[in-house]
Amino acid sequence: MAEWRALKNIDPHCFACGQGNSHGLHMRFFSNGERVKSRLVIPDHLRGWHTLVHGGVLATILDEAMSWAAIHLTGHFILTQEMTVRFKKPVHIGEEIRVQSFVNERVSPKKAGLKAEICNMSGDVCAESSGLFALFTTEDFIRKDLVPAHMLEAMNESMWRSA
Ligand SMILES: CCCCCCCC(=O)SCCNC(=O)CCNC(=O)[C@H](O)C(C)(C)COP(=O)(O)OP(=O)(O)OC[C@H]1O[C@@H](n2cnc3c(N)ncnc32)[C@H](O)[C@@H]1OP(=O)(O)O
Repeated sequence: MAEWRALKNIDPHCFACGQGNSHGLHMRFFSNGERVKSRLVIPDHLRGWHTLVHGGVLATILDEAMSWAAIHLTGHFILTQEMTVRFKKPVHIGEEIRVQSFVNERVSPKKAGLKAEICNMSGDVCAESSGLFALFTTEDFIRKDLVPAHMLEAMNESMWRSA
């Protein structure tokens, strides 16, 4: 298995991975060509019930992790089409968590099924997700006019393209 290497963040404003978004999660991702991973501590302002992390924030983390895996492990740009989340154990504000994701199924040339899970430092799975992702060629994604072409080109250069 290849070594884990850091993946390049492109959009500084993204709520999940933007390093310049002062309200965001500042997620950084690593891949070994088969999986994508990240670790983070949820900031205090994203709490839900007392000291618990809001479930919608955990869903965002899972969506982001599956998205990065879908992009870097299939070599396509993506849109999340659907996802399900199972919240299994509470996650607390200030607790370090780890998330990992992978391509579970190549449903068709334009669709992939992804999975992700969030674990606490004891190794317990706290939340897990499955998602269906629409896969786009660079040309098709540029045509959709959702993301500036220069950002897509910068990301294109750093993709793994291993699945
Ligand atoms: C690094 C940063 C990572 C950040 C990741 C964050 C992930 C996200 O949150 S994405 C945001 C949330 N998701 C969305 O907004 C998706 C909204 N949904 C959609 O756009 C559609 O339902 C979609 C594309 C997912 C699935 O569409 P689907 O039902 O398969 O196709 P359909 O509705 O028939 O097609 C819609 C259009 O997209 C085109 N299209 C659909 N899939 C593809 C594809 N894989 N390749 C090319 N074109 C496609 C169709 O040709 C059609 O185009 P047109 O309107 O010109 O006819």
